[in-house]
Amino acid sequence: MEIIHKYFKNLSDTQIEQFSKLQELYEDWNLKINVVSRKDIDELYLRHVLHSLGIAKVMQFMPDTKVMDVGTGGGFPGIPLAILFPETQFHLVDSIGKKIKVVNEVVEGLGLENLKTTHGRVEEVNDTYDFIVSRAVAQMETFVRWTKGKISKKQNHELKNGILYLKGGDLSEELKKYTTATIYDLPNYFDEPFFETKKVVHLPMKFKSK
Ligand SMILES: C[S@@+](CC[C@H](N)C(=O)[O-])C[C@H]1O[C@@H](n2cnc3c(N)ncnc32)[C@H](O)[C@@H]1O
Repeated sequence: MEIIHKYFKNLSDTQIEQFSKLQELYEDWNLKINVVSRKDIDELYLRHVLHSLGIAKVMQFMPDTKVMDVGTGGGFPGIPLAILFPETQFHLVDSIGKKIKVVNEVVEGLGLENLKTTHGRVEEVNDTYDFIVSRAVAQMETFVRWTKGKISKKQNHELKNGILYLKGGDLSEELKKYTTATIYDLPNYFDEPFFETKKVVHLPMKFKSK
């Protein structure tokens, strides 16, 4: 938990309590339904919570922003972001029911009210969002296809509405055709070696003008 304080100084008492509760909640639920590996449970705050919050280093979501987390698994990056941005509305989607069950239980344990979940494939979601966040779900080309038409046109942020994807390694091939993508290197924000090759990719959505 100290590692969260190290990079996010102005947390409210509620946020501190919610972040602190995550370890126990995930340990409990992971015993019943395994959604996070043992190694990752031991380093939950580094590998899952702080990594998810990497998105917050490049984007401060305004109140009433709508964000979808696609393929959230056990709730990453959606749950840490929903704690950090309590006035932003999060929708966490995953096609595996037991993962959504864990997310629902953790959300209930935290008392988070700005988050809803759907058990289903993202292709079937019929709504629009300011931003779509994700980690470790699909190659960018597939992801763009799945999320097509789901980004709203009304802009409220300095960064254009679009995708904010946590990725790692060499992305030159994967992002070759996305000339408007911006890559933010997480080592610019976090010192730990875990982040050495990790990045946030911002892909703004292009809209046809009338
Ligand atoms: C490797 S896990 C990553 C989970 C989480 N984002 C994380 O980083 O810890 C990928 C997740 O994406 C989900 N997934 C894959 N394709 C999907 C789709 N088309 N719609 C919704 N969820 C999907 C899988 O069920 C799985 O839980």
